[in-house]
Formats: sequence, structure tokens, C-alpha cells
Amino acid sequence: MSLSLNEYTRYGRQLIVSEFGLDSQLRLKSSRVLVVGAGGLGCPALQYLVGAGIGTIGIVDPDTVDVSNLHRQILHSTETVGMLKCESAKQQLQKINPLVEIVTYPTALSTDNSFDIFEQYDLVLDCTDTPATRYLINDTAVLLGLTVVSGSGLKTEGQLSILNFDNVGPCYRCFYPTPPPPSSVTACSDGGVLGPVIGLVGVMMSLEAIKIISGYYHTEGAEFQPFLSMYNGYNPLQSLRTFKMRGRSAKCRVCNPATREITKHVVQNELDYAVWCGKMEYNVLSADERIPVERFAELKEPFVVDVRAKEQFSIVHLPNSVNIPLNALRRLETLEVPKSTPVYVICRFGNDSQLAVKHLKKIGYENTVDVIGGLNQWSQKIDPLFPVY
Ligand SMILES: Nc1ncnc2c1ncn2[C@@H]1O[C@H](COP(=O)(O)OP(=O)(O)OP(=O)(O)O)[C@@H](O)[C@H]1O
Repeated sequence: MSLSLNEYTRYGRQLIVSEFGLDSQLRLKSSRVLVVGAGGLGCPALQYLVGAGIGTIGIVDPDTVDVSNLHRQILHSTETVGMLKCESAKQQLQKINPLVEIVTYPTALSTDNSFDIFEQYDLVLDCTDTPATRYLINDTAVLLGLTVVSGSGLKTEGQLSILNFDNVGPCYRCFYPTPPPPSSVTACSDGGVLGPVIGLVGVMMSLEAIKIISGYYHTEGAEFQPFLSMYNGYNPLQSLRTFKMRGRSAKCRVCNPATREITKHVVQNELDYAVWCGKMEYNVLSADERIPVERFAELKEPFVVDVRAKEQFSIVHLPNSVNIPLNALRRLETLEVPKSTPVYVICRFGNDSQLAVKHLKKIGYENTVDVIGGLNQWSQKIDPLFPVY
């Protein structure tokens, strides 16, 4: 394989970097990289991978662009709101570098398709945001011998690591053999995230991908060591701390052949990752413990407990509502009103409010109901000017 004159010009500034050079560029050109998730991590990672001249890039994402994505998902734009993210990303990426072949998969990665898709690539970037997908990506990649560059971010912090490096490094299950409790997992849509923070992690992921593909970790003095980098952008010193991690777990259920229980057959036929990672216990109330938003709107001065985070409450809330975030509420033995008071619990989508009702009933507030669909329904059916956070 060689480079065309156009490619020499296009990649000239990186070709002359002594640590990189022509050989690395040719390796990028002949490589196939899969990016799962074209969101906050995937967009910046894709932008730099395409700019750098990866031969073929696959993008998996079933989602469409939402206006609330645009502060961080930099390949999408106001004009592409509503479009499939992988198509919106492809459109922008081809403008950056038409020499890269881009293959899109507008579908959720699942146990039905993960092997068929992964088999066509040399390296995977995990740019998704749920534990269930992280385990699926890990298991599929390990069983196919693929390295995974893994990133995550929330609020002002981000993390980066490389999993199953060269099929000998530790995998996600070596570090996290069991998933975290669902109640401890916060999504960007709940906890928020600063665009540049997640963007930085995505950019770092693209650099790691370039280092892996170009063979950097096989050069003398640069032998791969498992690591976890933790970035915190919101402190005076912009800290990036990198910890060396231990190697493969002797008990790993997927990457250690001696203790392997998870095979391709198990992934495809026996595992339900969403169930294993624990769906939240929603839909836990009976019909008489819930109230439709239209009936709630007719009440005169109800006592309303809003269980969203205080940051969300401080942006916008219903008049007369008091804020007790769900985690704080779950520690309470009583409210500052008599136990006979009718209590109406509201949240953003009507999920956390159900868990709050369960707790309030347990501590003696029998007349407690949740507002079905929460503030989202309030905005859709009662007050269209009410923004939902
Ligand atoms: N199983 C999956 N297969 C493919 N893509 C996935 C899968 N799970 C998540 N994703 C994608 O990963 C991306 C993660 O992006 P990001 O964390 O920035 O959040 P988001 O889902 O776009 O937005 P928000 O959390 O604000 O609603 C999303 O585009 C999402 O659709």
C-alpha cells in the first residue's frame, strides 16, 4: 500500500512527526475502526480519526439528533436535528475527509448483531453510556480478540482506559465483574455534562486508537501497561491522573480461558445484559397511587414534592413545590407536614417519583401519589412554555 499525492499533502503535518511517520500513516490507511455511539464521546473521536486517515470507519447508533445534544456532539448541527446520528455524523465527516470509507449501522448494538458487526473491524471504541452496552461491547470484543478503547464522562469528569489490549490485557469484567446497582448509575441526561470535558475524553480516545493502530505500543520503551486515566476539568489545576491497573483477573468469566463461562453462544442465547445490569424498579405503583397530569393541574394549592436534583429544580419548578432530591428523601423518616397531608410527588419523567411514593408510604404518608409522566407531561399537556430539565 502507498499514499497518493493528495494523501501526502493532506496528512503532511502528522507524517513529519518523528514519533509517527509514513509507516504509521500506512497502517491507519489499511485499518478498520468501529465507533459505537455517535454522541458526546463518539463525535470528537470520529472527527480526529477521520481527519487522521483511518481507512474504514463504522458507526453504530440507533438514536436521532436532539437539540440538547448539540452543546457537545460536535458533528451534529441545528440543521440535522431529527436525523439519524450516524447519518448526520457521516455527512459531516465526509466533508472533513472524503478519502475515508464510512459505514453506518443505524441500529442499537445488541446480542443479535454485535458479533456480525465487530468481526469486520480491527479495533473498537466504546463511546456509549450504559453499563449494559459496555458489558456487551467488552464480551464481544474479548471473544473476537479485539482491543477496546473505552471512555466515559459525567458532569465535569471523564475516564479513559484500554481493554483487552492485544487480547492479553485486562478486560472490563476484570475490573468490574458485576454491574453497579442501577440506582448508582447517572446518565448525562440526569447528571449533565460539560461539552469540553466529554469532548476531551473523546479526543484522547482517538489518540489512543491512533497509537494502537500505528503500533506505538510495540515500540521499544513503550510497552503497554493497563491504565485508567481520570480527568477533572473543573478544578484550578485541570487534573489528569493516570493509574496503573493490574493485569487480567485470574477469575475473569470472559477473558481468562481457564475460567471462561461466557462464550459467543452464551452471549447470543443466554444473556440479557439490560436485565443483568438491573432495570430500575419502575412501574411499581397501582393505578390509585398515581394521578394524571390533567387532574393534578386542577388541584388548588397541592403540597408538591419535587424529587429532581437541586440543580434541575433551581432552573425551573412548579410554584409551591418543595425540592427533596430522591436520594435525600429516601433517608427521611418524616416530612415537615402531618402524615395525613395529601402529598403529590413529581419528577422529570415520572420514574423517580414512583420510587419516592413507595418510600413516603413506608414512613406513614398514606395519601401520597405520583404525577404520571412528571414535568415532561406537564410541559406537553398543561404548560408548553415550561422547559423540562
Ligand atoms: N447499544 C447501543 N448501540 C449503539 N449506540 C448506543 C447504544 N447505547 C447507547 N448508544 C449511543 O451512545 C451515544 C451516547 O451519547 P451521549 O452519552 O452523549 O448521550 P445521548 O444519549 O446522546 O444524550 P442524553 O444522555 O443527553 O439523552 C448515544 O448517541 C446513544 O444513542
